[in-house]
Amino acid sequence: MADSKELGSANRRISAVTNHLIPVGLIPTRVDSVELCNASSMNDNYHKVHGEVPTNEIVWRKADFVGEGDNKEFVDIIYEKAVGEDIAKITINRPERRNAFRPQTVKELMRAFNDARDDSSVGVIILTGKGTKAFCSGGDQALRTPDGYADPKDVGRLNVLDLQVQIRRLPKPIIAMVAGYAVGGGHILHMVCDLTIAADNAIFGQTGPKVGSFDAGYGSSIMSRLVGPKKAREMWFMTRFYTASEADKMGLINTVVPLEDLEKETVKWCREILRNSPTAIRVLKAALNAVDDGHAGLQGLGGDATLLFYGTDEATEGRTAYMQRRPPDFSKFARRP
Ligand SMILES: CC(C)(COP(=O)(O)OP(=O)(O)OC[C@H]1O[C@@H](n2cnc3c(N)ncnc32)[C@H](O)[C@@H]1OP(=O)(O)O)[C@@H](O)C(=O)NCCC(=O)NCCSC(=O)c1cc(O)c2ccccc2c1O
Repeated sequence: MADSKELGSANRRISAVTNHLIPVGLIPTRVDSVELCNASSMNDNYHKVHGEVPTNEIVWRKADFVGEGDNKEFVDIIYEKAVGEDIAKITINRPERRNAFRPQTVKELMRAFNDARDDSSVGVIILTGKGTKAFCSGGDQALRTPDGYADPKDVGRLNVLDLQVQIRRLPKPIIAMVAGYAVGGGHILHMVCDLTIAADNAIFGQTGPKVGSFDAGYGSSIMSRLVGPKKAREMWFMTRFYTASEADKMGLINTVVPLEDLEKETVKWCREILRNSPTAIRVLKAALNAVDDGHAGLQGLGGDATLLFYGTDEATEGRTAYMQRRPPDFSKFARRP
């Protein structure tokens, strides 16, 4: 007869397989068990070797830039890096506007994300909003013009679309840490992030059709992937708002935690990811985006293959031979089956 340990591991396998086989959107709730998915409750050899994920308090400091740029000019965002840990945090800092983004906000976000990408000491990035009332309420409607969003005396553009692409292509996990409203273009920002951790006060939804706007790009296609085509139509056509728990059931987010635990839990997820191979994570992010992102997605994944190849003796032989003006000798390299 199977003992409880065997039954536990069988349950885990069934949960894992079932979650893989049932397409998201076809089931009302995900087949999972919080207890089984919680790494810290597992007692197998892997978890004995790796131990618990540390839960000590994180210490943030204003981020130093690794490349060009300077953090002190930021007005609309706060850019921080953790002391002694490979985590960066980017906070939209317009709480009086429910963290609505104006073009300046988007430009600052893009500079911070670029720095976090180039900084090899950063392995995971958190995107969040200042305060507990909103993650982000989308584009600042006061600055919307017929040409897109424009800061005073600037040209209009839909520059948040470039930010969405940057988040998708950045080869490190980006976690949306959501308290309060994530609506309109702010809802799309959390969807393009790799993971979303929500506080129990979080509210999700699209407002576009109410205010004369829509995102027919990632805002539609990624949503449909996440919640299924029917629910995506509901979200866009009805412009309803959803609680964190409803969003969790829809597969729109990864987990819900009490507001007071939001950062602690998000940091725990970061630390858990950081224990794993950065190259594996990098290639997996590119692979998980590849089909949806078409040629651009394949380019990202293909670039990762080239990057890995450059580190081999075989690639080095090609480059060295060229530099030494001699034919390359590839004879010693395996033609793997
Ligand atoms: C988010 C809310 C539901 C919060 O409601 P609440 O009652 O808590 O707060 P207030 O409504 O009183 O807001 C406080 C204060 O903030 C101002 N504010 C909030 N959101 C915005 C905003 N998006 N733009 C400008 N200002 C905002 C609000 O006016 C108040 O100011 P006071 O001076 O009166 O204090 C609620 O605020 C809300 O519904 N907000 C609007 C959400 C919205 O419709 N967002 C825009 C959607 S369209 C969009 O984001 C978008 C952007 C793009 O760049 C695109 C690019 C390409 C394609 C599509 C795009 C797109 O659709």
